[in-house]
Amino acid sequence: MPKMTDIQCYSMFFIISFVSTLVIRSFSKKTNRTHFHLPPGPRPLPIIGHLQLITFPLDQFYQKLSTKYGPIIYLQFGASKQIIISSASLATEIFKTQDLAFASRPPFAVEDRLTFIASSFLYSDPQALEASSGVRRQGLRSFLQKIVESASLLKPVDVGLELLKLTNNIICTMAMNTNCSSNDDEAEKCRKLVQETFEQALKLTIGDVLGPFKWLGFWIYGKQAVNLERRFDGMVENILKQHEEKREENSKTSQYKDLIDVLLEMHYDNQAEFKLTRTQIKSFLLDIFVAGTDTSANTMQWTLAELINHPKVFKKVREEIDSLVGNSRLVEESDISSLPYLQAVMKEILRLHPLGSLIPRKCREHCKLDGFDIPKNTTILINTYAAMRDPNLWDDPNEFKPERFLISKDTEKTLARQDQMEGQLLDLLTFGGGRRRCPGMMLAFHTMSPTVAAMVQCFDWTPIEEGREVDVVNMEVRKGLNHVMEQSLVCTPRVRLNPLDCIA
Ligand code: HEM
Repeated sequence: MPKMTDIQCYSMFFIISFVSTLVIRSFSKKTNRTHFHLPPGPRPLPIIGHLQLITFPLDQFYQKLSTKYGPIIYLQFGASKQIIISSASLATEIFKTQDLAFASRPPFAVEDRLTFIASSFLYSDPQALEASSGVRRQGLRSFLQKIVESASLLKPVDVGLELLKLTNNIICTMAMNTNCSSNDDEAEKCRKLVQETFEQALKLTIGDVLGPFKWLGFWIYGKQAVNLERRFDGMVENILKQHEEKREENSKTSQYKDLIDVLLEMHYDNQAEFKLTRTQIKSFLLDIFVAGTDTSANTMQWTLAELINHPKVFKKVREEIDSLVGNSRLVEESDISSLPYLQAVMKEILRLHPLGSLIPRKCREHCKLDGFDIPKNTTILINTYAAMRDPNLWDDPNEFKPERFLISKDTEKTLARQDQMEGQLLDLLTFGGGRRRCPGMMLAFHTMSPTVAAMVQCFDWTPIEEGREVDVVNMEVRKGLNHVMEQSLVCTPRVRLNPLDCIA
């Protein structure tokens, strides 16, 4: 049978959605709207709801709707119903005041058929972060080496790709202590497998528009997803076995423990309050790879792009590093807390370019939000892209102005923001909030800040477009679900301070 294209599949979904909703409607007497005081939204068409309105990037589509209908809107795509939140105050209400009620995630369309893809749990381990600084230093060294090589040949380098390899190597080594950092192919194989598995699982979510017929989504895409999951299972199972063989040996020495060692300890500990199953270990690893690699790499890519387009900011970051570090050594993780302007740049990037800008949650029980009813099990999408460009909260919300994060006690407004910034960085919704807030936030900062600092300290960058040197980076956003650059950032680097000469 010839393979169906995505367009054919979407069309088929659409037709099935149309027919199935007709059937469901004919059996049901009343819709939710008659029972509940739901948030406002555009007038839905019969059956398909708002499907015909969708444009990409999705976060910008929702942002436009929110300027017309307000910070909380109700949308319906076939049988799938969503509430979109676009203001920081409502997001904060979800993350803080009603954290427990909104702590679940919407399930994948066919979660019962995919074991690891469907489950996940919270993780946080600050000590492991400290213990793993050597892994990050080693990863950064390989990255800088690659840039120096390109610079010496005056060869353009795909910065986006190199950053992705860097974060992938760091996560691989921290999680599994495999030879990923010395063997790029192994890390790349792992990254591709995880990426394919996740993309396939995302396609399955389209089935949500079919309501009770969502299993049809599995019928079209599920086989490939199951195959990918099996391959991931095989790869991780091998790594688990290698770790189990070494467990005895390692327990007698004080060797560095990677994440799998720690998870296996929890798996084998009979006294443990919470006993981890093998499947939970695997799904956790999948979470870490999916959530931890592209996010940090893409954020760093946005950072370099904004810095190239704002030479004055670039110069200021460099001057700050030079005055603290001088030119005889490479900037280090431990310097970051003494570089306030660099920190302000990182926060401004996270405000303007939040990766995963639509945070999915589900409410466990019937709730009220801003006076509206939120029926139990409704999918909520928190649009951090819109919330962090809210003109009521930020001056010149679309401008790259790191100074806004430099805390001065001059004005009342700044002081109010200072209060908010302390603790959980509440202004920055980029990492979500409450009990499901990103557990990798600190790791992300520890990876991104020294890398960006080293890129500024050691190199000048000229962007390349269609093979030619240009002055400005094209900041177009890819028309998809995530806030990533349309094109990978390619630059010619020129060495200003050779990092290899000053790494101890
Ligand atoms: C710039 C980098 C990153 C950004 C912008 C980011 C953003 C996010 C966001 C928005 C969420 C959802 C939070 C919520 O629902 O409230 C999340 C969840 C998560 N992140 Fe990150 N993240 C980043 C880096 C990382 C890293 C480095 C790791 C780990 C290696 C990681 C692991 C996770 C995991 C496991 C979850 C799921 C938590 C759960 O469902 O309970 N993230 N991240």
